[in-house]
Amino acid sequence: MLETQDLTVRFGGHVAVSAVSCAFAPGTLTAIVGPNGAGKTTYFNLISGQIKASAGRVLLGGSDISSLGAPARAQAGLGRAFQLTNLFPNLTVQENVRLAVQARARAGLNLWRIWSDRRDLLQRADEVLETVALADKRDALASSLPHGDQRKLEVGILMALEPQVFMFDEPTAGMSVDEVPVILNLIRKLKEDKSKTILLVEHKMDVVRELSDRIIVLHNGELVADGEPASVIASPVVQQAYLGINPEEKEEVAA
Ligand SMILES: Nc1ncnc2c1ncn2[C@@H]1O[C@H](COP(=O)(O)OP(=O)(O)OP(=O)(O)O)[C@@H](O)[C@H]1O
Repeated sequence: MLETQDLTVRFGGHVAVSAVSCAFAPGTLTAIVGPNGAGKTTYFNLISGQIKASAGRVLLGGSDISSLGAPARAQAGLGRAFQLTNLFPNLTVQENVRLAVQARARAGLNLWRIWSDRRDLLQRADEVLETVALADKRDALASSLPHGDQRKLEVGILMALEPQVFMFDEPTAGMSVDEVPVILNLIRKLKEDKSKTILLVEHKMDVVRELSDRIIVLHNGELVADGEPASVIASPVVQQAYLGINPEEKEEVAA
C-alpha cells in the first residue's frame, strides 16, 4: 500500500531521515518508535508531503507520489491527523465532519449538488460522530470543546475522509488518563478494516505493544530495527540504546 525507498532529508549538514526503505501492508498497524529527535515526525512529514525529500521516493498503491504536494497526497489516500490543525474552530462539530464527508464525496463547489446531498452528508457525519462518541456535542463549536474531544473530532474528520493510509503522530499526547482509551478504541476499530494501513508514532510503549502488528525503530534518522513487536521490544540493543530503557526496567517493559 505504502512504501518508502531510500527516503532521505537533510537540513543543512544534518541528515534527519537517512535512506529509510520500508513497505507498509494493508491490514497492519506499524508503530514507529525511537528517542527524541530520531526523525519520526520528519519521516511522517516526508510521507505526507509536508516537507520535500532530498532523495528517495514515496509510493502509494504502487504509484510514485514523490512529486505531489501534501493536498494531492491527501487526495490520493494519505490521511494524517495533525495535532488539531485540521479543525475549523468556528464551525460546529457536525459541520467539521460534514465538510470532510463532503470532500470525500467530492461534492466540491457545486452548490446544487451540495444542497441536494446535504441530508445524506449530515447523516454520514452523524454516523461518524457516533463512532467517535461526539454525537451529543454535534452543535458545539469545535473551539469550545475540551482538548480530548478536539482530538476525537480530528480522528472523526480523518475517518470521514476514508483514506487508505491513516497516520497518527502521538494521538494521545496531552490527553487526560480517562480520554486516552477512547482514542485507542477508535484506532482499534480502524484496525478491524483490513483494507487500511495504519502508521503510529507513539512514545508510550504499552500503547505500542497493544496496538501494533509491527514496530520499526528509527535512530539518528536511520531504520535500525524492524519486526514483530515482542522481538523488537525485547531486543536489548533497542531497549538500551533506542528506547532509553535501563536494563533494570526490562522486567517492567516485559510485564
Ligand atoms: N525543519 C527542520 N529544520 C532543521 N532541522 C529539523 C527540522 N525538522 C526536524 N529537524 C531535526 O531533525 C531531527 C529529527 O526531528 P524529528 O522531530 O523528526 O524527531 P522525532 O523522532 O519526531 O522526535 P520527537 O520524538 O521528539 O518528536 C531533529 O534533530 C530535529 O532537530
